[in-house]
Amino acid sequence: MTLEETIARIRPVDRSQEASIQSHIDNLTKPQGSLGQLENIAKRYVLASGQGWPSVGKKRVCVFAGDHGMVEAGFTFSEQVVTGQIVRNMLAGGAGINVFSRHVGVEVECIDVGIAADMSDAEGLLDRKVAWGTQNIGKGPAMTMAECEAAVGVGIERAQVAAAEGVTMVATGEMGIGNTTPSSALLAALLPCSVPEATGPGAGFKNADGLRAKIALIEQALEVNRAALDHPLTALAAVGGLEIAALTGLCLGAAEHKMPIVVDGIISSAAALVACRLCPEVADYMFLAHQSADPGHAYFVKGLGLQPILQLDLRLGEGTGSVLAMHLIDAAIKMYTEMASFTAAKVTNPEVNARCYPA
Ligand SMILES: Cc1cc2ncn([C@H]3O[C@H](COP(=O)(O)O)[C@@H](O)[C@H]3O)c2cc1C
Ligand SMILES: O=C(O)c1cccnc1
Repeated sequence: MTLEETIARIRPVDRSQEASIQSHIDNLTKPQGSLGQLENIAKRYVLASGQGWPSVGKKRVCVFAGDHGMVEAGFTFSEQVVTGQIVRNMLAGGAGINVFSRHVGVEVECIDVGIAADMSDAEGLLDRKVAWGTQNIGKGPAMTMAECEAAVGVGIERAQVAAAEGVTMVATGEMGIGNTTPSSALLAALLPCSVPEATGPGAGFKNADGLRAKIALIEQALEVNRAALDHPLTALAAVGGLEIAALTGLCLGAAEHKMPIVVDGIISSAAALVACRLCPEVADYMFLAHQSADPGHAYFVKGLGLQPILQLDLRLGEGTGSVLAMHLIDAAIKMYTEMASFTAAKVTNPEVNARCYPA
């Protein structure tokens, strides 16, 4: 499925169901609104899934890995080789994403879209390598349009496969040393926010000059790639990354298949924002897992217009926040489908209380 075909198949959610969903939530045995954001999560999930009566189903996190030419600038805390090493750790089950995924009951799928290392011996890794890393965005475009579209296509493919395999909710995950730099570059390119506002420490710096060097590189990237920044897809190719592009594809593909998608931190949010710019209806299928501790993420939260489910000062990435949030989304689904109504439980409905509680 091409990008254009996928976008053409995305439908807005059926808002005509909203009133009856709300009425069902309001008739559950609790004061109206007392389950707070869980009620909104349940409503959005029912609308997104397109199933009047959804059940807790199979969950998967798709972790796309890729490397970044800008790492040659030398300010990232870790060397490029760490991308492949952490991916191997994921395949062995020892990374943060594996621990939380086991805790929540989520399958972990790792996909190489652009690791700058030979991963052919890595068992369990899906080989969809589009390139051996991107080019340095401080010097020119990260990738060609063809590479960008190929990476987006990998994400679309993984969403399609997930849906075909019965996955009912998917999470975004990524691994790529340096990838907070293109994420902040996309943030500053696509949202009204300055480069210093968009830029945070990511996974940390080698030395005290790191933040200044990161800001300077992003400013340079926006300057040398200026002509490409007025369209989300060309901006993605110019200052994004291969795993970010794949995540954009995953968001679009998930929406196409009415599979609610849980978006992790700043890197996943960059991909999600591009997807929403390409097709605004995608936002209806998205849940924003958490507000990252990386300061630029606050601008993504505003730009995406979604309420973050968790506030845990997470700044790991990999999809760790998204799988943790899936646990609460499951709880919201169970609230919707398992809690008794006032009528069924023969409980007097204290409507007056509801009216007296301040909004
Ligand atoms: C050991 C280690 C494990 C990680 N797991 C995720 N990230 C996170 O940090 C990277 C982005 O931060 P930056 O742009 O500053 O390099 C990404 O790989 C992201 O997934 C990690 C980073 C490290 C060092
Ligand atoms: O917000 C994130 O996902 C994040 C922040 C810093 C480093 N890696 C990931």
